[in-house]
Amino acid sequence: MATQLQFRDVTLGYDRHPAVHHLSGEVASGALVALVGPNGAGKSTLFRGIVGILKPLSGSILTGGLDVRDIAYLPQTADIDRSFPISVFDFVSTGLWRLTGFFGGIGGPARDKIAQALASVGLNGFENRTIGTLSGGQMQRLLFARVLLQDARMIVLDEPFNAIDAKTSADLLALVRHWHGEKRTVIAALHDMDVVRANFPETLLLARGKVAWGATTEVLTAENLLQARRMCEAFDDSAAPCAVDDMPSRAA
Ligand SMILES: Nc1ncnc2c1ncn2[C@@H]1O[C@H](COP(=O)(O)OP(=O)(O)OP(=O)(O)O)[C@@H](O)[C@H]1O
Repeated sequence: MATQLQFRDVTLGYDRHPAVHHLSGEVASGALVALVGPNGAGKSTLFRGIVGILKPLSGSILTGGLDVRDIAYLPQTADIDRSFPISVFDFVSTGLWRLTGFFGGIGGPARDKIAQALASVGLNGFENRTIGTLSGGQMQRLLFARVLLQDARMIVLDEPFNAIDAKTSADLLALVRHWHGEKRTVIAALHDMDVVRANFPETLLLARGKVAWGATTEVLTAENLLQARRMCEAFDDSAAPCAVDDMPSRAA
């Protein structure tokens, strides 16, 4: 199986302080991978590195020839400003900007795609609501609709099932399985180990550095989870990077 994503001794951080430390490894094209770790383990930071929002302090992230625009990113809902006065229709239509451009018009076919995506997540009839009026679960469905429209080869989901009810989780998990069936590469940060064990064949357990990465059953042992917690607790947030490459990079 071809490699879709490769971490080459990558260190990511903020203000020159590492948050993810010397990670190496690769994700095969079409893999369905859970990213697991305690609060503050560096999961969101790693995703920001994958989608190019954060440049590595050292090492590199290779995306198998994919342009950043070919990666769909579902951020944590907490990272989205819900007070911004944008309608559900306009918000979800940003998933099509690769086709339409930022200022391109939304024609009939695009409108049909948007309607289909909203229907797929059970949000038909919500088009004119502003995003600030949606419940947490509805907002999460909207984020999935935008990912659907992006039609991306690689999909990165940051805590996609947080604080939503069982029905919404089940509906959105079905979408994730569907994407996996379409051979897209999917990586999701998750806290619910039962969801991970039941749905994700592969897991990366992160605690600032890699604790374990491989088959989910082998990674999610009590011993590894305890080690992850200890590693996170012991990590010094004010540490300086211990190795800096001449040219930090994010190569395609
Ligand atoms: N924008 C930022 N500026 C400075 N430090 C940050 C920033 N974002 C995250 N951090 C720090 O980087 C470390 C890793 O945070 P990150 O959000 O990646 O963890 P996480 O695994 O996603 O956690 P959670 O499960 O709580 O969402 C933490 O110590 C956090 O405080």
